Amino acid sequence: DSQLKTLLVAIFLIVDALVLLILLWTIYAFCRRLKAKETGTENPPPAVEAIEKGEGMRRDEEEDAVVQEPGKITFAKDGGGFGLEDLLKASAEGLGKGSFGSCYKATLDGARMVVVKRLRGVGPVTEEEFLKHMKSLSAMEHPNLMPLLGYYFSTTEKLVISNYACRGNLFDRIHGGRRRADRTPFTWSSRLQVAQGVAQGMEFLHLNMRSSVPHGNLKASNVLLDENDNPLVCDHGLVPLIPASLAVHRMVCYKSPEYQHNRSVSRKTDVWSYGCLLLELITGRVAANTTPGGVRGGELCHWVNRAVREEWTGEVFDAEMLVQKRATSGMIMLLKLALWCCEQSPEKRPEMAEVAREVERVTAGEADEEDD
Ligand SMILES: Nc1ncnc2c1ncn2[C@@H]1O[C@H](COP(=O)(O)OP(=O)(O)OP(=O)(O)O)[C@@H](O)[C@H]1O
Repeated sequence: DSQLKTLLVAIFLIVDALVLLILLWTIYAFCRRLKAKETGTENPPPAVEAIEKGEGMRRDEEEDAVVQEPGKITFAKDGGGFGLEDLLKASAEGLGKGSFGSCYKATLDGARMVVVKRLRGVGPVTEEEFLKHMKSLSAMEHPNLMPLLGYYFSTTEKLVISNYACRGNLFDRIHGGRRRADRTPFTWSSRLQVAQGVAQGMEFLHLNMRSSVPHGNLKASNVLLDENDNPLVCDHGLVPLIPASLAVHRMVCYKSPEYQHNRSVSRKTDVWSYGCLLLELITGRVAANTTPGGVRGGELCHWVNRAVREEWTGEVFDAEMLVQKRATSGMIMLLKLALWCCEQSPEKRPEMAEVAREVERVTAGEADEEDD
């Protein structure tokens, strides 16, 4: 009898403990979901599911069926003026190999230059899903976004075509040819112009895309410069096309503090990437989180925070821009904004629209200082 009693008590205690554990786990999971909803931090959905949900689409977009004429490039605007056979005949020059494919510069008829990106390792998306996604991306038009000229889908080839940006990318502009005598100095005013353009392009993406991470891979090599040094953000909206297993190793958003901490990314992760880009632009140092393959970089955010704490802020600015003038209040404001964007906790970071307003304030302040 007493043995049976002990056994029953033990079973009762174990069952109680289990019920308690399940209850606690449910409360914990519920709180996490609630917090994620509040802060907008949700795990990135897998590729196909994301496209089905209309991730990356314009908020006002109708979901029309999209079809590609067999063997033809689909152009964002009527015509395009060339076809696949013209691209095959054109003289081509390799521009580089990125995380998701290689880029070629093709010169059509010896004059017009376009860039063809051959996407590799795209997720298990169907032709319709790919075309639908590309159609929505090509509808995004802003002076600081690289416009999508056209795209092409076949079982073996997925192409994305854009205009050629003749001044290359921002990474090369900041770091390239540093020790060469013929390097054109990258002045403070040009850097501020870039900071402002990128902020405006990103604000537009955040306002117009439904995606939980509208860019996902913002870094200096994904900002191109046109003939007027006007920045053009490129490679936006690719998150839903890249399988998560590949994206987590290569895309900037998955290197953020929140992804390292609790495997979540959100719109605020783009803000963090923008902060890292600003730090790179202001300090002239390579950022560890956003370097192209084979280049080593430092933990800029940590380093700059230390400089501010220990009051040697003046030393963090790129000496190249200090040649023209001493550190201005605008430089300090931009540095503070960068650190705000890089806050560890996403909730403490500003929204992209707020960031764009802050950069505008810096620009306005600089103009006033020059007038004085
Ligand atoms: N439209 C363009 N005009 C001029 N250069 C371009 C254009 N598109 C891409 N490039 C350049 O081609 C090279 C390869 O680009 P790609 O996007 O494949 O790789 P990445 O930007 O280095 O890395 P990731 O794939 O992670 O974005 C880069 O140097 C990039 O700046």
